[in-house]
Amino acid sequence: MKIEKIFLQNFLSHESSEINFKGSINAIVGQNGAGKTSIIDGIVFSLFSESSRGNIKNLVKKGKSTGIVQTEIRDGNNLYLIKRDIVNSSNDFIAKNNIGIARGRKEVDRKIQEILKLDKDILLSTVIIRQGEIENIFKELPDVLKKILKIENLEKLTSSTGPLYSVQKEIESELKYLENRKIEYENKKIEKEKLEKEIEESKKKLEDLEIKKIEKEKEIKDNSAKFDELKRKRDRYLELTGRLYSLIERKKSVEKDVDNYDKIKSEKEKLEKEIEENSYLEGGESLLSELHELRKSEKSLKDQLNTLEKEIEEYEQNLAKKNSLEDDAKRYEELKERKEKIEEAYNEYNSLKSLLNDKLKRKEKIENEIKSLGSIPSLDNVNKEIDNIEKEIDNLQNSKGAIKGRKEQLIQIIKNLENIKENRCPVCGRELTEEHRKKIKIEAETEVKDIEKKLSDIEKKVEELRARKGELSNLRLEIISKLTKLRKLNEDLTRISQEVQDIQTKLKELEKSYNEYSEIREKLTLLEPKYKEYLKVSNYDERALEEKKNRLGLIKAELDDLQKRIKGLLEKIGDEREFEGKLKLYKENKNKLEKLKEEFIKIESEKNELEKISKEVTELEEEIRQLNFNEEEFENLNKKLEDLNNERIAIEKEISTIEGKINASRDLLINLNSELNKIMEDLNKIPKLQNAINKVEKLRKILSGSGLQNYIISIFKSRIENNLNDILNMFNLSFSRVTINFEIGGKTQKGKVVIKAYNTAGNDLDIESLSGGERISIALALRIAIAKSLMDEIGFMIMDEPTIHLDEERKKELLNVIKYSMNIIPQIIIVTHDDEIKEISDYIISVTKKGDKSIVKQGEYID
Ligand SMILES: Nc1ncnc2c1ncn2[C@@H]1O[C@H](COP(=O)(O)OP(=O)(O)OP(=O)(O)O)[C@@H](O)[C@H]1O
Repeated sequence: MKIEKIFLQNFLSHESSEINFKGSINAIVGQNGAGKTSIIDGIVFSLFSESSRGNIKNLVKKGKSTGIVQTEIRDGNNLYLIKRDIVNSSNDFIAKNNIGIARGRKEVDRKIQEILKLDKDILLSTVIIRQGEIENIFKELPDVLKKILKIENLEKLTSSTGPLYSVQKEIESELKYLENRKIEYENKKIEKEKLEKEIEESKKKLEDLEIKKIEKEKEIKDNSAKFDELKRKRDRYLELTGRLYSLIERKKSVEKDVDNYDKIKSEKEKLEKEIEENSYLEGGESLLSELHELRKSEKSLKDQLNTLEKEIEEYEQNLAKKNSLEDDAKRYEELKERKEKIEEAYNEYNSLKSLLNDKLKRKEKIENEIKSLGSIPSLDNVNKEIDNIEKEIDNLQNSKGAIKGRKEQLIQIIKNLENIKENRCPVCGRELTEEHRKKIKIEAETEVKDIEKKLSDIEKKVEELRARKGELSNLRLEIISKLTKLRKLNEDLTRISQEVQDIQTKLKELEKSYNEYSEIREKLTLLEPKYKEYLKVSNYDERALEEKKNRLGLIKAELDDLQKRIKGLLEKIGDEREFEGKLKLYKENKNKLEKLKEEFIKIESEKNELEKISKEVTELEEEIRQLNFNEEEFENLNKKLEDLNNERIAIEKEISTIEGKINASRDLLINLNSELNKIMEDLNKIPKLQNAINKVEKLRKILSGSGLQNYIISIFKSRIENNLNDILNMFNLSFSRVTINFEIGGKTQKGKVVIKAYNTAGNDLDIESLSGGERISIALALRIAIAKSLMDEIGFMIMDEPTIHLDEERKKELLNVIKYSMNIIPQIIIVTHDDEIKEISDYIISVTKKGDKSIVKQGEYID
């Protein structure tokens, strides 16, 4: 088995590194912290999902969420690809020759152990050697061996809480249970025999009952034929007697009717006579109804007459009222017409009057405003004064300029006087004495002062004039504004005065109409109630009254005619009430006669029927007599049959009860038999269980002693020893043989391993007394020997810095051992700093670090 390739993604310091192990000895080299051991960690993680850096999540490259390790392992023709996801264990996966064989961490772990054929702990103690741990095998050997031989499990197996003890206890309790089953078996057997006896007895009873049942059925059959005959007779008897009864009843009723024949006949004749006598009443009903109709019409005409008479009376009164009011109404309408005619003038007069008031008020207001303006100063005077002031200011400014010029002249003279070198007066041209100079200066300075005074006075004066001019300018503005307002007010006044005059003229023109209108209005107010009265009766006229009177005459004539007709009818009827009574009786008699006639016809036909009925009765009585039916005989036979049937049913019931009982007993019997069989099966186990308990006891005894363990160890020991010596021979050491002795130790005691080496002289040496190199050689050989004893062929060995902390001597010896190991182990992977190891390696894998990222280069060195 060989590790061919590993791919690390976001694993520790590796971001994305692919490493191929192409050589027999593959050296992984590089500076400290470059990421060499990380590659070994990757192999261990991918094989056993185990972290050598604490928590599994520590394996993820810092700053990444998860990492992946993918390893390829070859075993002969089979190439296994193992993929591990550090964080998402469910993504773990293994494929054999590209075909997936397991998924998920647990499944993949199980599959790998199957492929490697060795337990993880054993591999980690033998062929995977962590930094400086080669010799640890001497210490770990007892534990490793215990694990290999599963002796730990043997101890657990035989303890009083172990599985063998509980198996023994289980068998014992099973045997106890089977003892009880034996008793149960005997009881059930007795129960079964009792049940079988019961079934036999029931069967016998059943047979007797079947015979009884057949006998009863025969008796029932015989009596049933007789009964059927009697039943037929009885049915005929009942039919005949029934018919006879109804005939006799009919006969009785007919006879009763026939007895009444004469009485009905005379009654009929009497009624016919009576009806004949009152035949004049025929048609009396229509006379009565005509009379009622005429009376209704008479009442209606009388009502109409009354209403019309009242109407005419009222009409005549209203017509008289109308005539008396007619003149006033006419006068009212004329006045109203006149009023409407002059209404426009009246309204105009009113609105002009109120307009005049408004205008007069406005006029008064304007006059007051003019008054309030008072007397206005003359604008010309103000303007003149302003002009004068402006001229005066100009004059003052001019004289100010002239004086200022003189002042500058004088100042210049004073300056010149001070600077003059020659003795000549700059003013008068004469010789300039000092006195003269002083005099001129004083005069000039005095004049300058006067000038300054004058200038100040002028300025004062100008100031005063300007102030006055300002006041006047304001006054002028005020006068202009007042004058403008006055002009406007005067214009308005003139206009309004004209308008007032116009309105007054117009009012005069309209005044007559206004007064007339007012007079008419008063008159109309007085006439209005009469006019309203008139309007109420204005519709009444003579022609309509005449028409009403004519209608009254017609109604009276009609009423007269009607009353004559009523009188005629009453003459025919006589007393109305009496007539009505007679008419009612006449109608009742007619109805009675109708019924009597029907009765009479019916009795006549019954007279014939009576003869027929009598004959039939005689015949029926004869037939009944001949039938010779006896009800008592029938009842007795019926009762007998009923009893027989009940007896038969009782027998059948008894039969089915016994049958049910037999069936239930049979089911019980089947159950009992199967239970007995089951118990018997259980009881058959007893000898086997007794045998088993003996064996378990024996096994516990054997396993709890040291005999078996020692036996297993002795076999395994010689295998390891032989392998060890074979390997050591290849290492070319100067020992003839190395022996291993194991003391397994107890459950709590750690075991002991004694390794001795024999030199060529035959002397034995303890491991402690050997040289460092010899010890390393034996340790390495021992690791390989153990692994080889468990696997046919060791595929690989991984070593992390095996030479670290070793002195030169030991290092050299170890190098030799590694070189020789190649003959046994096809693939060695070594992490090293050692140049000498690099030399013996045939494939170099260099690891460097750039920033926080490991970079792998293969087949050559990287500086
Ligand atoms: N989770 C992680 N992410 C990134 N880098 C890590 C992580 N864990 C450890 N490292 C860094 O990875 C680097 C490689 O460590 P590794 O043990 O592989 O180095 P090495 O080459 O074997 O060094 P030495 O020769 O000193 O044993 C170290 O610098 C370590 O600090």
